[in-house]
Amino acid sequence: PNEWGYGANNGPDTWHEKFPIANGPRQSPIDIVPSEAQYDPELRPLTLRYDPSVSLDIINNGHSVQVTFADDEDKSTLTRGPVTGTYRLKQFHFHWGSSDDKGSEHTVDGKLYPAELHLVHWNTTYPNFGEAASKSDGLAVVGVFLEIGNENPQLQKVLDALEAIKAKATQTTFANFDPTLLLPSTLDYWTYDGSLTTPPLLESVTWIVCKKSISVSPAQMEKFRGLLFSTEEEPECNMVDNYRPPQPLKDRKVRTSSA
Ligand SMILES: COc1ccc(CNS(=O)(=O)c2ccc(S(N)(=O)=O)s2)cc1
Ligand SMILES: [Zn+2]
Repeated sequence: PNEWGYGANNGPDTWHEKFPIANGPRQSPIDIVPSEAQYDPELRPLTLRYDPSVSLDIINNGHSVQVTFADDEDKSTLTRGPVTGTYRLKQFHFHWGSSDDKGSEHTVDGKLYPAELHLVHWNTTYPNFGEAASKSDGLAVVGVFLEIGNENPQLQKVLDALEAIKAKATQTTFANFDPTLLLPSTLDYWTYDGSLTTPPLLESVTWIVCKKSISVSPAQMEKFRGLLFSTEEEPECNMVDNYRPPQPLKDRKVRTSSA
């Protein structure tokens, strides 16, 4: 069947055919305009507490590279920030471009970054991730921009695993990884109500986009681009430009945690 993707025939402009919510009121990503973001003094600092012992494996799912976490206990959590209650880390993954001038999903005053990291959490008010994913306050995703600069040693641990998962539907174990070391030095953020940026595009995400970026070297970017959208049986198709462009803001406000 015509599985969604990022190509000419199955890319973001076609997703509305099977997922009409693609044209919904709270779609993601968006272009963030810092001068129009509203400082909200009631926004609390973002509290991320991650436990490396719950990292499980690293997967090429045909759309991105994803590191998954055991989420049957409150061991890796997101609290405070714009959310109430406790959200559990389920997975993190990346979006990137075929060249360093594009690749991020959110943009800032129209600027694209070469890549964007998403840490996906679900609200433990609900029994599990799948249930949470269909609730308006079910998910919280932390977005971190990657900017070309020095080699990032913590990121290198993820990149060193990519050789084993070059093709779609391959995975390998990935234990004792601490995503805290992938975070920027300060967690000032923009936040708004949005959606998953891939099908099923569910409008259940509180987006928390960090103002500070983390570094990635050009050679490290090339490692991401060595991954494949294709399976071991198919002709090779490099996994690049796996990002959805910004969507209409419609009736939404972006708030900021710092003036
Ligand atoms: C209920 O069935 C479901 C529910 C949810 C999914 C999507 N999977 S997912 O939540 O890991 C994400 C997809 C896109 C993400 S992004 N780029 O916005 O951070 S996160 C699949 C089936
Ligand atoms: Zn994502």
